[in-house]
Amino acid sequence: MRKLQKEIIETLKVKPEIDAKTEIRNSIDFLKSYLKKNSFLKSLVLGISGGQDSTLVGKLSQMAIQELRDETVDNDYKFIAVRLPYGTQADESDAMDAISFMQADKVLRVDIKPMADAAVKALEVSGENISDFNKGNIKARERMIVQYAIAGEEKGAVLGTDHAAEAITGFYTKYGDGAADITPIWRLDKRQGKEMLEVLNAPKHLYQKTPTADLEDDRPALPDEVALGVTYDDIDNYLEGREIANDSAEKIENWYIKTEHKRHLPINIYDDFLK
Ligand SMILES: NC(=O)c1ccc[n+]([C@@H]2O[C@H](COP(=O)([O-])OP(=O)(O)OC[C@H]3O[C@@H](n4cnc5c(N)ncnc54)[C@H](O)[C@@H]3O)[C@@H](O)[C@H]2O)c1
Ligand SMILES: Nc1ncnc2c1ncn2[C@@H]1O[C@H](COP(=O)(O)O)[C@@H](O)[C@H]1O
Ligand SMILES: O=P(O)(O)OP(=O)(O)O
Ligand SMILES: [Mg+2]
Repeated sequence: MRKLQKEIIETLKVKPEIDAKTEIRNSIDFLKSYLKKNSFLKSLVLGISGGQDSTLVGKLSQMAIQELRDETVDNDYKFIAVRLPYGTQADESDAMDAISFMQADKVLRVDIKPMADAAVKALEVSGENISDFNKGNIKARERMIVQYAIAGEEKGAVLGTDHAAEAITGFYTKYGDGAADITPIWRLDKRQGKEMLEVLNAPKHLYQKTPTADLEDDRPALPDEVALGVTYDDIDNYLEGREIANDSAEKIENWYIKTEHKRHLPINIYDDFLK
């Protein structure tokens, strides 16, 4: 195994194979014990895009909340699914399928288009022109603002869908979808998440779907694999300790090194990981 590959696997705590049922239980128990320990928290808040990761995290969260309600008889516990389209979303029906699969206790919808467009406009008025790519990151950060606003009103914690196959390449917007309070599927790769959804009897089209951040106006539904230049199969194989083609391994390692700053709290004078 490559030296950096071994280090990354240890850092991101990826297992070469999983028992899907055990990992489902681990994520649910983790959420329940965190909420029990932090008794002020009564809700879990998550943006539902219609993609694989938010379908999985949403289902696990709703199951954890249901078990907590049953065990504590505290009916204040709830899971809040948040639809956050930028105007009209092309795969809206997938998002609705995901919400009905998880049977979310509460569903809110906030259109982030007016706020994202207003931010871009105000910046332009100031003399700073915003690229379509950078506007994509503004959209992700507006989603973060909305979810934290809801959490603030609902004694909630914001869930993140970050997992090992995204963490390794830093494929998320810093303080956008990268900002969260609890990340229940951190440690898993993309195919392990799929295995869990299969065991949970999720609709196939939600976990067989091409992963996309869908952030750009000019390149709608751009597949992550196109943006990254490497496939999730290669990323998962690398994370599970397998040998992959040298050029793919190098691409993955370049992404990992370039995005190291995203996997840390804001850097201070005592940090030496980037020196
Ligand atoms: N269509 C799409 O799929 C799409 C569109 C937009 C963004 N994205 C993805 O979202 C992610 C976010 O993009 P991004 O990474 O360009 O933006 P980002 O905002 O997440 O990170 C860039 C910011 O991080 C900070 N930064 C950069 N290097 C640093 C360093 N060495 N030390 C400390 N801080 C540093 C700077 O503030 C910089 O503006 C990417 O993975 C991108 O591909 C995808
Ligand atoms: N359109 C969306 N509605 C609600 N929540 C969304 C939307 N797009 C993204 N999200 C949230 O962000 C994460 C990360 O998405 P990526 O596809 O990995 O970029 C997603 O899991 C949702 O929680
Ligand atoms: O985060 P999601 O739910 O949008 O899944 P994907 O990353 O597969 O698009
Ligand atoms: Mg997505």
